[in-house]
Amino acid sequence: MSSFSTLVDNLSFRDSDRESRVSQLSRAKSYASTNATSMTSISGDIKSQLHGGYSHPLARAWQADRQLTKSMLVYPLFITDNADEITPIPSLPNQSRRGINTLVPFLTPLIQRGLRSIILFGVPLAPGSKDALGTSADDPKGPVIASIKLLRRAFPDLYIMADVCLCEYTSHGHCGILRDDGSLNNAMSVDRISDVALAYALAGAHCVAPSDMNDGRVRAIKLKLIDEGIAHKVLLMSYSAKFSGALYGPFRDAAGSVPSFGDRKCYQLPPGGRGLARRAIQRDIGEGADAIMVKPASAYLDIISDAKELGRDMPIAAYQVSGEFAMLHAGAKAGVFDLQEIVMESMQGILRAGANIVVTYFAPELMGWLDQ
Ligand SMILES: NCc1[nH]cc(CCC(=O)O)c1CC(=O)O
Ligand SMILES: [Zn+2]
Ligand SMILES: [Zn+2]
Repeated sequence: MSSFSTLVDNLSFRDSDRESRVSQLSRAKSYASTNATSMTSISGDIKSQLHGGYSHPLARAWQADRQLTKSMLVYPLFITDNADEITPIPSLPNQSRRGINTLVPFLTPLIQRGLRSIILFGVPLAPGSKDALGTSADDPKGPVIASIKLLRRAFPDLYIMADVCLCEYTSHGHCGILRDDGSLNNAMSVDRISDVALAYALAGAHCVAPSDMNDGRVRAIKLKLIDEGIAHKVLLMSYSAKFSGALYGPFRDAAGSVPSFGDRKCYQLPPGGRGLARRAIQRDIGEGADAIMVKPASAYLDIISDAKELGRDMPIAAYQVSGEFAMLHAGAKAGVFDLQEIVMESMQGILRAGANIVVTYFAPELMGWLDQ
């Protein structure tokens, strides 16, 4: 390392730099002679010397505005309607779909190691559990509502988020109720989505997070929470800037939510749509969101930083999605990089962009790494 920095220092003495360097040196010398009588000489350019500021590991840690902490992490869980099931998800290394009976033993050691929050996704598998209206989404005996109730009792300090969408429950796999032409019926979808959100909140979810992208659902959910008298104890987190793209494949595998026709491009945002994302974020703030989510994370750091700017007075969440998780695992497995190093680097990027909350399948590993 020292031979490398010597090389860099030497390279900076090229002809083009020499003139300004000489004048800086003479300024530095005259500064030294007039202001610091005990100093006999100063060699080198004062302002060019950065390495001393981060030569020690602790000093390197101080360079970050904020450090990743366990309380920033939210761990996604896929809950099936098959109570004893644990089925590994092939495209999501180390992640499984689990039945309600497996949750407490699974979560107990994670919570002991510092896990503070989870987000629940329901995965109904029973034949006949999906229909055009996503009726099973708020089934009181369904996996999400039953899990919320169980986990509130089993882990009083665990913060429970519920993802709110219909795609896991509709026969067509889209995130709302459809018209005959296959497009979303926004009004019906918003009415249904807000009912589902209310049901999760009444079951005890601390946070409801609509990921469906129907227009106006934040306002509709907020109004129903207010009407029910529980708006003061439920956080409404909007997936405001959720982009359509190639990074959700493993999730759709896990949740069985691949659309049976078409795609989600008419409701999820186009990847180039920074302005559209800003409008969606501002709209959702205006509709009463308490927190804003950006998803995916790594390819959308500019959007996270826009969200922090537009929503500077509220928490900003970033969802490191299934495709990002699978990609980092695949790269590490192929020997491209070390898993811990690349995950910590991606977390630094997400924090630098402005996120306060990170939803990530790496939460269990991160708690171990943060303890080191
Ligand atoms: N409402 C659907 C939903 N809820 C969460 C995710 C993605 C999460 C991930 O990829 O990890 C998706 C994506 C989608 O299928 O559009
Ligand atoms: Zn959906
Ligand atoms: Zn969803």
